[in-house]
Order: sequence, then C-alpha cells, then structure tokens
Amino acid sequence: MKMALTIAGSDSGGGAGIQADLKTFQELEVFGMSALTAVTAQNTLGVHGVYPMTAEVVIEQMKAIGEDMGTDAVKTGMLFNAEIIEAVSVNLTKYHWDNVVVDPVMIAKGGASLLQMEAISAMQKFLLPLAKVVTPNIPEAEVLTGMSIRTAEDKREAAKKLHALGVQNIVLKGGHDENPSESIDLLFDGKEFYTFTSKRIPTKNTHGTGCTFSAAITAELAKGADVYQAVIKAKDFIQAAIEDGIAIGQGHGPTNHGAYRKRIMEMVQS
Ligand SMILES: Nc1ncnc2c1ncn2[C@@H]1O[C@H](COP(=O)(O)OP(=O)(O)OP(=O)(O)O)[C@@H](O)[C@H]1O
Ligand SMILES: Cc1ncc(CO)c(N)n1
Repeated sequence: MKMALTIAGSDSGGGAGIQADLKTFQELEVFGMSALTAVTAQNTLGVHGVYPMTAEVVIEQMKAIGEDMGTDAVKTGMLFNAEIIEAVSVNLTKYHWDNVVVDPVMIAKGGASLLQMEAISAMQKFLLPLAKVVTPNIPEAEVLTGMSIRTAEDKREAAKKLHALGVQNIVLKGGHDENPSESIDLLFDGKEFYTFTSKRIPTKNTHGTGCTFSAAITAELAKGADVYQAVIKAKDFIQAAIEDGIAIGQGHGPTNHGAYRKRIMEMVQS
C-alpha cells in the first residue's frame, strides 16, 4: 500500500489540518501518517487558541517515520514558525523525501494567524526549493511573491516568481477569486500553464478546502500520478466534498471527505 505523511497542525473541529489530510488520504486509499506541528482549539466559528510544538517534537516524529516506515509522498500544512520550517526542511532532505507538496498555510478563514510573518523568509529560502508542488491561495501567493494579484496575467507572473524560488510546480488556487460562477486553479510547471475550472458552489461550508485539496494531490502523487493527473483528481475530489459540505456548527462547516468515493461507488453500482 502506498503511504503519505502530513506535517501539519491539528484542527479540533476536524474539518481542516491534520484531520482533513488523514481523512483525504484514507478516502483515496493511501496509508496516512502524521507529524503534528501545533494543536489548535478551533471550530466552525474560528481559531480560539494556537499551541505550537517545539521543533524537537516535530523532528522526533519525522525521525520515527524516516527511520522505520518511510513514505511515498509528504505534505506540509500549518508550520507556524521559522524553527519548525527549518527543522522540517532539514529532515525532508535527510530522508530524501522529494515527493513534497507544500501548502503554505498562513491565515485561517476567520483571520487567525497560523504562520508568524517573520517565518516567511524561511519558507522562501529553505522549504520552497524542496517542493515538487506548492499550493498557495491568492493572498498566500501575494505574500510569497510580494506582488498584488488581480488579473489572469498577474497570476501567471506570480507563478513564474514562485518557480524562480525553486518550486517545480505551482498550483495557484482560485477559491478566493471574485469570479462568481467559476473557481479556476492555475498550474505552472516551469514551461506551460494549465487551468482547471469548476463551477463555483455557493455555500458557507468551505472550512478546510485548501487542506483537503492539497492532501488529495499528495495522495495521488504517492500512488504514482504525475502532477497534472494529481491536480485533476484533487479538483474532482474537492468539488464533490464542497457540493456535499456538512452544515454543522454555527460558522463555516467542513467539506465532506466521503463524497467523492460515495459518488464513484454509486456510478459503479448503476
Ligand atoms: N465555492 C467553491 N466552489 C468550488 N470550488 C471551490 C470553492 N471554494 C474553493 N474551491 C476550490 O477549493 C480548492 C481550495 O481553494 P481555496 O482557494 O479555497 O483554498 P484555501 O484558501 O487555501 O482554503 P482554506 O480557506 O481552507 O485555507 C481549490 O481547488 C478551489 O478552486
Ligand atoms: C490546523 C489548521 N491548518 C490549516 C488550516 C487552514 O484551513 C486551519 N484552519 N487549521
């Protein structure tokens, strides 16, 4: 069985972070493992507390996996500070893990900071050059490139800047776009641009969309897909998960990680 490791924070509400990643790995039939970087007290209304691990705790978890089980792909999510980013980068290199998806998580939907701003340069310098894929949303890409992104041309330019930082493939997500009818993601592999367009679903239950999407890319890479195929599958996975989103809590409910497999099963049975 193929394996994937998520290095990310815990979301007590279960819709984002490590919980979303492990549910997604399971649904896509990949064995999921985790290295926890922080505990958050969080629900559909927002983040109420952030309790980071020490870098040593993160290193020990990576070591436990690296010295015994190994992994076919790795995803990073919330990393919180520069010490954790540096520790993760050193250990990705040490264990020769090169199927790496970096989701540069910065700010939760309610506005809480999941990454200290002084850690941005560590992410640019140490982590991004190790990434096979980076999956920023538009505000994250603006921070990482230092440019404002409004037009389709801006998106292509931002992708090129991220490529110049050493990332092999950039998936610039369109969930935060103002386009009312479509959600368009852009892939740049250093040569070509590809767009992935889906119908925008009018819903408030979008907690964890970014984590789920990047975890699905990671699972597909673990199974041997190339980046283009992995993004196509992840887009279908997140579309189903948002369409069948779960209206629990008083704020942004989670997406439904089981929706994609349920649909496949129904298609097979009919
Ligand atoms: N309302 C929507 N309808 C359809 N697709 C969406 C919608 N919102 C987001 N997506 C898709 O979900 C994926 C995640 O994109 P998004 O830009 O929301 O990530 P994110 O901002 O990192 O998520 P999060 O808010 O969880 O951190 C992308 O493929 C995007 O196109
Ligand atoms: C722990 C965690 N990671 C990532 C996100 C971004 O959605 C979140 N809200 N919480």
